[in-house]
Amino acid sequence: MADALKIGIAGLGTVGASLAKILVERRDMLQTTCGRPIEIAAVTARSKGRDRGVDLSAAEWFDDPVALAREARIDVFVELMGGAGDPAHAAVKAALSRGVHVVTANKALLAAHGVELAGIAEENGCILNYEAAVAGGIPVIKALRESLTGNTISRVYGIMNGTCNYILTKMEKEGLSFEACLKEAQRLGYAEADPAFDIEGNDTAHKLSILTTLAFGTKISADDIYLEGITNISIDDIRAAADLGYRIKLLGVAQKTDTGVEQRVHPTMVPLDSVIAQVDGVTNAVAIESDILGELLMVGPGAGGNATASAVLGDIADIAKSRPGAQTVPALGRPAASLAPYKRAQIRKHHGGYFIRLSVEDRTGVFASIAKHMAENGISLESIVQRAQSTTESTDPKTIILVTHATMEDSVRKAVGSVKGEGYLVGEPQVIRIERPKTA
Ligand SMILES: NC(=O)c1ccc[n+]([C@@H]2O[C@H](COP(=O)([O-])OP(=O)(O)OC[C@H]3O[C@@H](n4cnc5c(N)ncnc54)[C@H](O)[C@@H]3O)[C@@H](O)[C@H]2O)c1
Ligand SMILES: N[C@@H](CCO)C(=O)O
Ligand code: NA
Repeated sequence: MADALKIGIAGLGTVGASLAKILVERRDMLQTTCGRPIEIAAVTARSKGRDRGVDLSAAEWFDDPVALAREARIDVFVELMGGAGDPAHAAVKAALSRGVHVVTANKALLAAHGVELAGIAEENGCILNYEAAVAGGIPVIKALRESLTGNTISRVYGIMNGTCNYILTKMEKEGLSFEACLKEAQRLGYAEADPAFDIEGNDTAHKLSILTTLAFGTKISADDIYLEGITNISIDDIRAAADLGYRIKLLGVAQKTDTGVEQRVHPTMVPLDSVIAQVDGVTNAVAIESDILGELLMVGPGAGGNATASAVLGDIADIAKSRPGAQTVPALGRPAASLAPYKRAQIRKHHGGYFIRLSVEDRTGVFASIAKHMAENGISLESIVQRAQSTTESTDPKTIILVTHATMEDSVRKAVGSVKGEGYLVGEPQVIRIERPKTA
């Protein structure tokens, strides 16, 4: 039997505590599948005394994660603290620099420093694994980094934030308020330490930036992502979408266009009869469109202690099974130095369908005026419907909903701007992009 693989875990919260429990409870099973025991040799967290439902007294305790990464006698440093800055950044760098493999679930860290860290891993011949960082338990990193080698990828998109999908599902199915749904997602351990990262779309953007790099071979560029979160989505939008045969999901989309690589995160209407529309709750889904394989759609748990720990464990097991000195898979799918600069596609040139919800004063000619502005900007409409608000008083505002055929974003912005200029809108217009799966 080979020597035990010694791991150091930094962070014993939702994910770290779940991982530690699984490693202890399934020690024998893991020893058989990995061909060697996996031993928790060192740990660190903010609070030493906290009960985590697992006995870690045999592991060396460190108060400082960077000291653990620098000094502990470990083969793998498992970073489960979170945050793009220190101590996560300094600790991961310290571990890789001395040839210690790293497993992390930290997408914020990779979005900010992934190229640098991948380079350090390559220089030191070590593995940097991060399956849990994108779409939780779904093996999307492995799929892009290894299984799809040789394919040319045209689009990657999906539901990549469990908290947002949980909120949107609960609002629609149980009629609960946004705030109540978010609290529940936090209680269940799905949300980030600062849930603004979830609901404002940053977490999806971090994940998307990693997938973009793996799919298109460009440097990670999370700051170049068009970003809209879900805080502006109302129950009225969700209901109107359903009436028209759509469901609203927060999607991350990366695709090649004539002007570069488009990366965008925003609430999106997907056809009700598509698979992605049926993906509920904390479940995530990632679709990858490629030329040899075709369309791959993966659906599975996107957040939560066990789902995430499962992906971390898979990464640790890969290291346990690897042969010392053997060639390692480059962290970002190809050598970090060979990644091309990222060229941002212009969102105004985005081509697709749009849902536009307008609240208007109940005046004669408004409907015709809106239709005229759409036509003047070359926008062809799939449907246009007018509804009364909840009360029937004739002076109350009316709601007009338009669904466009595929058109240029620039035209939609111009048309909506002209409509705003007419002075009959009540409140801000709601514009939501439509995304159509190729087949699924
Ligand atoms: N919770 C999920 O569903 C989930 C899913 C995928 C990825 N992740 C990622 O996994 C990581 C951990 O998430 P979590 O939900 O377990 O977080 P958490 O807040 O529950 O736990 C964080 C742990 O790190 C420790 N920690 C934080 N800062 C520290 C510091 N400066 N020094 C020492 N210890 C420190 C905390 O004490 C705690 O034990 C994050 O990067 C997160 O984005 C979480
Ligand atoms: N907060 C994240 C955790 C998983 O990355 C989510 O809700 O998806
Ligand atoms: Na994953």
